[in-house]
Amino acid sequence: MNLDIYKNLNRGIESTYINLNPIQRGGVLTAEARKAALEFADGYSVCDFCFESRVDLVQNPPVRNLTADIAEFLNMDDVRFTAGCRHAKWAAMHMVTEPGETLVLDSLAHYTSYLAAEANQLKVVEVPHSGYPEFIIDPEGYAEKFEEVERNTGSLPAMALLTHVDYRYGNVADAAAVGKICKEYGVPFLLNTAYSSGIMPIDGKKLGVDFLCASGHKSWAASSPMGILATTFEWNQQVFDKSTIRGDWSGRGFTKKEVALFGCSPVFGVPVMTLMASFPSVVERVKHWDEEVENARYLATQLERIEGFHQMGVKPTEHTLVAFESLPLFEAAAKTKKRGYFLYHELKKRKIIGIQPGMSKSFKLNTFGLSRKQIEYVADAFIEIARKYKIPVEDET
Ligand SMILES: Cc1ncc(COP(=O)(O)O)c(C=O)c1O
Repeated sequence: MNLDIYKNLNRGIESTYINLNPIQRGGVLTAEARKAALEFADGYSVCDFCFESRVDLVQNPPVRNLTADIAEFLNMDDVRFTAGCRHAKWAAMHMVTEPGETLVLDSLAHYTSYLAAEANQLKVVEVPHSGYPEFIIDPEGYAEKFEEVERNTGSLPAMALLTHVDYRYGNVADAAAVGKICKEYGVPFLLNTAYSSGIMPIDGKKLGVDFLCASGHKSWAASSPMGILATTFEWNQQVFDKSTIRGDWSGRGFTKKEVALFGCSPVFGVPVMTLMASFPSVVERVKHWDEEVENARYLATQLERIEGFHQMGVKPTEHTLVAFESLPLFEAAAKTKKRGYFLYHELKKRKIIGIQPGMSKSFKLNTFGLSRKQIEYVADAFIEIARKYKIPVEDET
């Protein structure tokens, strides 16, 4: 065992770098959260004044207020903290469906949606997307699949899941339309907001959502693992059902503990306290979503000046996560020593990180939270790299 490797842990990047990593932009901590992380770094530090056997009920620090405020912020009725968005999805499915039933989900869903279904022994039926280059999910596809499932199994699906913003192209799906269809058919609707709530405004009631799952470390400026499961009064008793088990010898019971949350929320300490400390900034930042999208569109327009660069997904982009195909970079890579890794190295030399090492044929990035000046710097860096490798660049119009 070499214990030295655990010493002097270092991420290998400097804080001065511009990080474009699609999964990291919305999870960058605020200054307040960094302070809270240190203050509450000890294991059970949130539990000094736990009088009601559950983290979500703790009043000092004000976790109880935070759950209520997040419910209001999302326009949902009840909220619990989970170990990531994936756990929130698993928990909703676990408490609402039965093994052998069917989940209808979009074909751009994250793997954790499929695995949550698998862990709950659900069959999955996918709503197709429109394919290259836009990859749009048509809400009507949900109605078609509901009817198909009913024809094939004799009953409607137990749940429908929509990925509000997919992780591949950053398309913003029409959640309100899917919510309406789910209501018409009476199918419970789970919305995965891993890439939307916390960075853009979300109104769960308007979207007709029954279960809203969110990722604190992806989009709420919180440390991982942090997830949120929000639901309505119609479902909260069932989803947050309490324990009824009793020890046959001891007679012990745990009647305040919630089954799908493993009793008390499985996250406390740093994840909850960073979420709390960032929450005022999160409430504020979603008001500026339009400016964020404008910045992403600006970058997409600049990068498309490079020959062979095309933004994929819906155009102009409606999100800050943007995917590009970039065949000329791939061809240039073949002539370099570093092969596909050359783009990563060229960007790193210019203090830009976050494009997956090895990618050159296509790549994705996220501009959320970057200033216009930083984005202009990124655009110039790509154009400089293109010119260096003799890839033509259109003049600015
Ligand atoms: C669309 C989507 N949903 C869910 C997740 C998983 O979120 P978490 O890490 O909070 O479980 C991801 C992670 O990349 C994602 O892209």
